Amino acid sequence: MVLNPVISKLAGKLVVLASASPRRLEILRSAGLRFEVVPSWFKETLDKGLFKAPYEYAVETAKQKALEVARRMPFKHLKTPDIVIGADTIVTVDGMILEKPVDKHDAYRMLSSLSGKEHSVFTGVAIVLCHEKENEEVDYQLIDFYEETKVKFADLSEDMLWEYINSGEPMDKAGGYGIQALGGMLVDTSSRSDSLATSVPTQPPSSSQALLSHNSSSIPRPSSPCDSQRLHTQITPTASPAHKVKREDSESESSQTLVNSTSKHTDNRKVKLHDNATLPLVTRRGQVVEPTRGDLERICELMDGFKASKALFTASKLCLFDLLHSRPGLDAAQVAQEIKASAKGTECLLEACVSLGLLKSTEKACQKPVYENADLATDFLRSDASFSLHGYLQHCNETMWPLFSHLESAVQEGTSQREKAFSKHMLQATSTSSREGKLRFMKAMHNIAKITGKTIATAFDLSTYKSACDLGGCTGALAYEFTEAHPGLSVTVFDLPAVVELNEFFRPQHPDNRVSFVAGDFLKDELPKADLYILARILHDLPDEKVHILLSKIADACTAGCGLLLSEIFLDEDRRGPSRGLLQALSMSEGKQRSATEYSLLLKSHGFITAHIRHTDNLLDAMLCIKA
Ligand SMILES: C[S@@+](CC[C@H](N)C(=O)[O-])C[C@H]1O[C@@H](n2cnc3c(N)ncnc32)[C@H](O)[C@@H]1O
Repeated sequence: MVLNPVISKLAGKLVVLASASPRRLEILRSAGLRFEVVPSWFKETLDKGLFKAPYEYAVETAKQKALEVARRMPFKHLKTPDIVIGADTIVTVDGMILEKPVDKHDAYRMLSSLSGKEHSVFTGVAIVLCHEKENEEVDYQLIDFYEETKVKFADLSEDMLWEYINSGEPMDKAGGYGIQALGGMLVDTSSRSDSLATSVPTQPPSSSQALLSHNSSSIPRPSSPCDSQRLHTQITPTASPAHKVKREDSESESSQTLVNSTSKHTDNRKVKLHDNATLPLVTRRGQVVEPTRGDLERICELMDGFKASKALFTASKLCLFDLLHSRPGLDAAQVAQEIKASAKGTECLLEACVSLGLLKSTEKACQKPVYENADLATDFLRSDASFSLHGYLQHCNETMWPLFSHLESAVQEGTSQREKAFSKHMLQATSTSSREGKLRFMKAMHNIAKITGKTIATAFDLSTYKSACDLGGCTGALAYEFTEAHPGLSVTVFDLPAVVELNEFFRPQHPDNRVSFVAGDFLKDELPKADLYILARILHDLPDEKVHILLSKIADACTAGCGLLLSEIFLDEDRRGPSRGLLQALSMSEGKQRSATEYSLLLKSHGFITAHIRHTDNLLDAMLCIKA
């Protein structure tokens, strides 16, 4: 893939996407780019009348979004990013620019104006390269371009229009539709191949390629005449009131800056393959070609992925990140002594963690390197971090790792490999029927719920609901997020007796008395009354038969207008991603991963109509359904 060599050059750079759009995240992520997401606060309110052509408006909005984040980050996050990427998509028809609809009627106005017509989708992309100078001033260099895609809608009936609008999908999409999900059914033809279909109207894939290729002199320019016409690029300096601006002389110079900038800390992640290394030739579709270095890196990354995971689990189990948090600056021998491990093994583990970006090492003249946590470890790997993954990593190490080492039999037999993976004693310890196993599982669930909880709790307007019941709510982590986000809401956590019994271990420092716990079995017992039911990470674990039992019990407990909030990883409709969901399915015993549409249909069969779907970039997605 043309992006891969660029990706490797960006390793170790702080790349920021100034957008929370799940599609943009997915596109960049699937291209292998590592980046942080800092949604822009720039309001899309530029005067459209000032622009001669619609694409100029999209490009200018993308620019302003990226610049706003580039300027804000050093103050808010105390870090200057290396690259900020902004993008804006608009749809134009009959000389009108359509952005995101403000309400359902606006969505109707937009979609009916597109019915039966060909229209253009423009994506403006802006890349801001930030160069920090000695005097802490920052130079910004701007690269921008746009891409146009022609889409033709079928003639849309009123029923179809309203069914689509009521799915909630149009509300956060330019032009009121997203071709990659349900909106695909509105499209008659589009002027590009099916890879286009995954990106309109959020960001065409070639844009994302071009977007990155502009940062590397080693990447060929688009070769087809059609590509080069569609891609319009400008490199311009931009003025900032807070920072002085200098224009770089050439694009290649700036890409050098990307690769060569020096860091105080060792970072082996930078360039892994030598630029002039000779690669083996391969035969691809009858032609002999040289694979890109990125292809090889991707394969290496996949081959070695398990080693990286196990190094992370081991470091976490040995409490390395806790140690280096309380005592940063220890050398390998000191760490070895503290964690009661061999000097040689500890040194290897520390170096591996540096290469993975989990630790930083600093070497002073003629002295042994000393180690400290990288931000990633400080934020997520300390056992006492607010968003700690320590418990989840333990669960991965003790339960998932043995299960995955029996993957071959799991695939051959299509059954859970628990008995093979664990000895009798281990089975007892890892099983949720033992107290130890239960606590470990609860810690793992608690970790993820803490990270994703706020995103789920605030995904929809829930102001009309007064009482909620979180079915299988485990430690209550999600319930507390809901009461914090919704002052008028009380939440009952309903879980198996043995889990409820242990909830005291997870009680927050200042527990909210609007959260209560009730013990029971949601497949057998009567459910507590509520006007909103929450099912977070429950249905994927159940086969369809059990899903129907549970949904019919919820439907019986509901009156018309009651809500059901579902939170799961929603598979893409074509089941090609996200990998997290598909990989998780490999070790699931009786459940299965489903797409948003599959969940919608299951819920619909019990009278729940999907009102909104949110694809989030925070581990789980969410769907709000209303009982008809
Ligand atoms: C995968 S965890 C999800 C926990 C929580 N909803 C979250 O997202 O963090 C599944 C939860 O469902 C609970 N559970 C499983 N079967 C249950 C049943 N039949 N009745 C009640 N709770 C059940 C488990 O004890 C566990 O807490």
